[in-house]
Amino acid sequence: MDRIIIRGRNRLSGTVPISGAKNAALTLLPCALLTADPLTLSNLPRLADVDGFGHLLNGLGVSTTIAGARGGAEWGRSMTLSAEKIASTTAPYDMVRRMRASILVLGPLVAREGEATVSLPGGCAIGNRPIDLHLKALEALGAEIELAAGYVKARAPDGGLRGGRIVFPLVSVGATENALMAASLANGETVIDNAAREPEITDLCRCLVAMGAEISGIGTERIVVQGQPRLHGADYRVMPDRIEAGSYACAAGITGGDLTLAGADAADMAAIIDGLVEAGLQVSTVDGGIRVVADGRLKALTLSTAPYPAFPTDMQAQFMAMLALAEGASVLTETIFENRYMHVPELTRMGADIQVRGRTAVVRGVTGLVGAPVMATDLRASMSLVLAGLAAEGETQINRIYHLDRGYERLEEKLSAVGADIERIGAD
Ligand SMILES: CC(=O)N[C@H]1[C@@H](OP(=O)(O)OP(=O)(O)OC[C@H]2O[C@@H](n3ccc(=O)[nH]c3=O)[C@H](O)[C@@H]2O)O[C@H](CO)[C@@H](O)[C@@H]1O
Ligand SMILES: C=C(OP(=O)(O)O)C(=O)O
Repeated sequence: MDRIIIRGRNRLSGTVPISGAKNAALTLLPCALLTADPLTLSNLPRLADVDGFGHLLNGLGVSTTIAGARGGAEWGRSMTLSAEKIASTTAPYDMVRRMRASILVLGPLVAREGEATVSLPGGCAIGNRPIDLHLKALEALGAEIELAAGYVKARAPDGGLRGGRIVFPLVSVGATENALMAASLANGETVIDNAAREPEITDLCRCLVAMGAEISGIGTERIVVQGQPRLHGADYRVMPDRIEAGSYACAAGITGGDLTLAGADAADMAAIIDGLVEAGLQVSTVDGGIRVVADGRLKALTLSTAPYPAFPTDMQAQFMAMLALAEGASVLTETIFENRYMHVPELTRMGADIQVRGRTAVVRGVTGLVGAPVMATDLRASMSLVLAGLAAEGETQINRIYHLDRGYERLEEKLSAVGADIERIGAD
C-alpha cells in the first residue's frame, strides 16, 4: 500500500490551486440519472470517489466520457454523462460500501424509473450514519420503501412520485440532496423544511435549475420545488472545494506560511475564515482567491461543529492539528458525528496534548510536534496528520493514504510546489 513521507518544518509559501468540490461532485454526478440528455460537468476533481461514482453510474447504464489533459492550465476534468436508457436500477453492496455517497442514486432512480434497489451503506469510521431521513423524504413523495437482505427497495406509485411536504427533524446534507433530485421529477410541488443550507446544496439546486427544474428558496432552510415531467441536459461547472481550501489554509497556519488559495470562494467559507482569523492568521480576499498569512504564534480558540453556516465538521480534524501548536488551550466540540476523533491518538503520538471527553476535545498547545509513523481511518483525520507532519520535527510516515486520495486531488504535487518536503512511496 502507498505511503506518504513528510520531512517537516518547511515554511510553505506560494499558490495552491483549489480543485472542484468533492462533495458537490458527488451530488452532481447522480443528476445525470434524471435526464435522457447528456449532462456535462466541468471542474470535476480527479479523485478516487469521483472515479468510483462514475463506475457506479456505468453499472446503471450511464455512459461517461472524460476530457481534460493532465497538467493543463485547468486542473479539473470534464465528464459528459449520458443516461439515455437506465440499464439497471440496482446499486450493489460492493459499490455503496466503498462510497457512502452512492446512496444519492436512490432518489433519482426512483423518480425516473419508478424503482430502485440500493445497498444499505452501514456504519463507517466517523460514526453510524443512518439513512432513515433519506427514506422518510422519499416516502413523503409517495415512494414505498422496503428493507430486505441489506438492501433498500424503493418503488414509486403508478404515475410516479408526487410532490409532498418534507420536514427534516435534523439537518442532513445527503437526505436534502436525495429529496431535491427526486422532487425535481415528481408530479407537483414539494416543500422541504429544515433543508441543509451547505453551499454544495446550492450548487446542486443550480445544476437542477440548469436542467430545467423550478426551485425557489435556494440556500435557505425552506426549499420549494415544482416538479417537472422531464429534465434536460446541461453544462455545469462544479464549485470550488471549500474544505480543501480550508485544509490548505491550515497548512499555512501550522507552518507559519503564506499561501494563496487560487479559485477558493470566501463567500462559502465564512465560519472557516472566522476560525482562522481568531487563531491569529491574516486572511484576505485577493484576485481569484484567498490569501492566508501566518504572523506569530497561533492562538487557542473554542469551536463547535454544526450544519452550515456554522463551522463544518469536515474541518474539525485539520483545525485540531493546527491548534495543537497554538498558545493556550482550545476547546473543540463535535456535534455532527459521534466518532470523529480518530486522529486524536495519532496526533498525540506526535506530541500533541489532547484530551477527549465525550464530544469535546481539549487541545493544550505545545511548542513542537515530532514526526512518527501514523495512520488514519478517515479522510479528514488523514489530512490532519499531513498537517501535523508538515510542522513536525523529522519524518512522518502516513499510511493508508487511500483515504486522502478520496478527497485531496494531487496532494503531494500541490504541497511540494509551495515548499513542502513530501513524497509518495509506492507499495513494494
Ligand atoms: C458526500 C458528502 O457530501 N458528505 C458530507 C455530508 O455527509 P452526509 O450527507 O452523509 O451527512 P449528513 O448531513 O446526512 O449527516 C448529518 C447528521 O445527520 C445524521 N443522519 C443523516 C442522515 C439520516 O438519514 N439520518 C441521520 O441521522 C448523521 O448521522 C449525522 O449525524 O455531510 C456531512 C455533514 O456536513 C459531511 O461531513 C460529509 O462530508
Ligand atoms: C466525511 C466526508 O465524506 P463522505 O461523506 O464522502 O464520507 C468528508 O468529506 O469529510
